[in-house]
Amino acid sequence: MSTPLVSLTNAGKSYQQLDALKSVTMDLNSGEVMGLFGHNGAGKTTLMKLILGVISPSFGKVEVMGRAPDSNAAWHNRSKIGFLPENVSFYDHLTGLEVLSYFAKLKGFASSNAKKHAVNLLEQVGITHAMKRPVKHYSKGMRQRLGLAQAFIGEPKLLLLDEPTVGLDPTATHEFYRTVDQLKSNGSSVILCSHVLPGVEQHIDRAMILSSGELLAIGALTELRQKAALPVTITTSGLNNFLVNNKTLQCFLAANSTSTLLVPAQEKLAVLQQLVNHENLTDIQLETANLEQVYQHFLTEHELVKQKNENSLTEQGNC
Ligand SMILES: Nc1ncnc2c1ncn2[C@@H]1O[C@H](COP(=O)(O)OP(=O)(O)OP(=O)(O)O)[C@@H](O)[C@H]1O
Repeated sequence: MSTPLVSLTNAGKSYQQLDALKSVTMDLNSGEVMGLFGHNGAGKTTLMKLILGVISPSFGKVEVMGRAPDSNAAWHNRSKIGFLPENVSFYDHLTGLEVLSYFAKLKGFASSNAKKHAVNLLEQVGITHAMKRPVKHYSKGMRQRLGLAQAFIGEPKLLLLDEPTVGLDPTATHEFYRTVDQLKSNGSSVILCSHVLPGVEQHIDRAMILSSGELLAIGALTELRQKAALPVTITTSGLNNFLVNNKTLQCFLAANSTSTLLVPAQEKLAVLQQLVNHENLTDIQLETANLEQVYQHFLTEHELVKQKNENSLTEQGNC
């Protein structure tokens, strides 16, 4: 098996009393896209900064392309990494083209190639028309597009994107995901962190869910769905009161519904067979849990366990 591009082994980061990231073990392979999800303050940016080598782990090990990212030895790897920070900011008096050409030069492009590459990237993110305007006159979405273009410089082997779709309109968001798919098919690896879950799932290979610095779950969406054991939603039309009156099916009925069933995944086929054989069925729809539901499941489960532990500590204290 090939060595992962990124690997964290029991890696964590503490700021005085605060454990921003608690003993995370994960890896990322070449050509893999990982979605990184968690509420505000969950530790997503901290994880990205550890991978970038901007901060060092308080404990555990971080390796990127075979090297500790905060070491001098990792210097040459940095030109192979693209990063979009959560809040992009640029030299406001420079034009978009100047900004991008400058960053391309910093990444090792010769002056002549830097400008050409910058022009192509500006076209890719749809701001060719504004490339000669100072960045201070850019709208929020245009700045974000410029930030993405900056992250894409040199077709990086590893791309870290913190909230890439913030401020983007639907067309730009669509274009962004197309670029991610393209980079992936060219062998780049991507970690993308987003609070906007709809639309992400078809572009990621695996997801990791963080809460209060803890890694709650990591895996392909199908694996996470299985682990979460969330029911499949089956919506029927034309059956009138059949579901209400059927002894087996009535216990799967969704609250206040006579036509929608919430069925455990392992019973899905048996239920479907029963439904499609019914002569009055005019339509049927099947929905598996989406990323948002899976995410909510792991967060709620974590909160419940935390609360239970806190309660049992209080009870012990009372004794
Ligand atoms: N330099 C720092 N000094 C002290 N605490 C910090 C520092 N950087 C981050 N933290 C804390 O670490 C925790 C994790 O922060 P982080 O920025 O990684 O969260 P995040 O998941 O990216 O959140 P958001 O979605 O809001 O961007 C937070 O409680 C934050 O206040």
